[in-house]
Amino acid sequence: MSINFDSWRQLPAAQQPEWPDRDELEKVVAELKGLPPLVFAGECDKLKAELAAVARGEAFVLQGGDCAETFSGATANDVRNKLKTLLQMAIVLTYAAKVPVVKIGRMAGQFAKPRSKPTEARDGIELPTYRGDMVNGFDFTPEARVPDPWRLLRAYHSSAVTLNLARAFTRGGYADLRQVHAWNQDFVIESPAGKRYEQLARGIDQALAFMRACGADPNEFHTVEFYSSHEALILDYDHALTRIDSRTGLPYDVSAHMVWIGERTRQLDGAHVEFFSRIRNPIGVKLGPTTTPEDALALIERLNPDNEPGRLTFITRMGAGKIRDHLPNLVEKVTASGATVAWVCDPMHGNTFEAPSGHKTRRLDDVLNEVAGFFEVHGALGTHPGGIHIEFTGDDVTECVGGGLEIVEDDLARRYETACDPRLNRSQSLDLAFRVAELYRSA
Ligand SMILES: O=C[C@H](O)[C@H](O)COP(=O)(O)O
Ligand SMILES: C=C(OP(=O)(O)O)C(=O)O
Repeated sequence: MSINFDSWRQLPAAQQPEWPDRDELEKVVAELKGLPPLVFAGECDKLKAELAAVARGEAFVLQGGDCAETFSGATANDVRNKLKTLLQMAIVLTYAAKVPVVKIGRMAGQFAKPRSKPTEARDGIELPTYRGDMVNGFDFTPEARVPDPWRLLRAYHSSAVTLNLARAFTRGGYADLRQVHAWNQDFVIESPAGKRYEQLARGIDQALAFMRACGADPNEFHTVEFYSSHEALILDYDHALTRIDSRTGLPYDVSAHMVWIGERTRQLDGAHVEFFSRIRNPIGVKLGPTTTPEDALALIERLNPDNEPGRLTFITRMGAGKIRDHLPNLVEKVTASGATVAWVCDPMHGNTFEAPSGHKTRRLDDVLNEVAGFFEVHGALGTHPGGIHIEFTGDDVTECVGGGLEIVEDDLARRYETACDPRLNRSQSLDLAFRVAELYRSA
């Protein structure tokens, strides 16, 4: 394998910022290249081995977090609340579906967004769209919307802060199984899903007491493995954070354990696919409803020609109304080719619509319906429904409608805080986890 990972520069790269000053960009890139890795290549390999287990049907992926992380969100409270959601969902799946869960945050790097349109108009004023804190500012002013390369550096430091907190929370006792009740405090405890969770947590208490009585070491359950991931959209950033692994001599993008290619940047002759073909991390590719089996097979050929287990995850995002029609052919043809991939369902991105108030939103019912379709398709084909990829937050936001707390379109304005797409709140995330556990049990 060649260690050249600059080849993407010769190819068209979609969704890149128009940096106003290339010299400033070069300065930032030089600084990023000198900074320490955020993750180690060995950790990426460990995740790859876990994703290989997912592809074999022995584990389930839970990947989630903000649609767009913000620099101001890199606080202990925000990170703890998101981890709490991830841990609660994971425990529901582990306990109720009896499946090992690979926990991957859309966290510590998810600072860049591909957009449908280059500009946004409000009250007759047209400005460049917000492309994530890594690129420009959210405020609707001409100054904020100018891409600023120094934001790449802030993205690195915010990722470091977030990852440091996540590692401390997951290794330092907060993720201990004996804390299952503590994760269920605040607004969520009164929701139907929170009450159902409390019941499940009591079952876990009893199981732990039983194991202690049998002489098992309770410290076995003191920590959890947590991995980071983001869409590697801004190639100047992910390339600057690619390093040669001293063990193997191969390039790894050390800005996250796993990186994925988005639906808008998966062109076979594009720069993203080329860059991803050079790095050795476990990688994902989003596949929308227009993906043909030929596209999927060509992506496999480019991104995992040696059929390395755990290397490639296909994250399908078809939409609730399309998944039952579009997914079967893809899964069938990929399976027939002998390729090893993990199949993960993103039930968010195909189900966005605009409410009369102008808020972008999603119905929890559509999300649940797409996940049910995902399980049905894999059930019918005898393949493994390997996981879910979702946008959520740990807070009591009102961005998606439905769920046990019965959020309706009129509620959206109350706490609509996302920087881009609508996220499930913790109670809706738990609703989803219970439904997925049921689907998994009966699969
Ligand atoms: O999160 C995904 C995309 O960035 C987002 O759906 C694009 O949204 P837009 O259609 O408002 O640009
Ligand atoms: C942009 C995203 O999704 P997609 O590429 O599937 O549209 C995303 O997951 O943030």
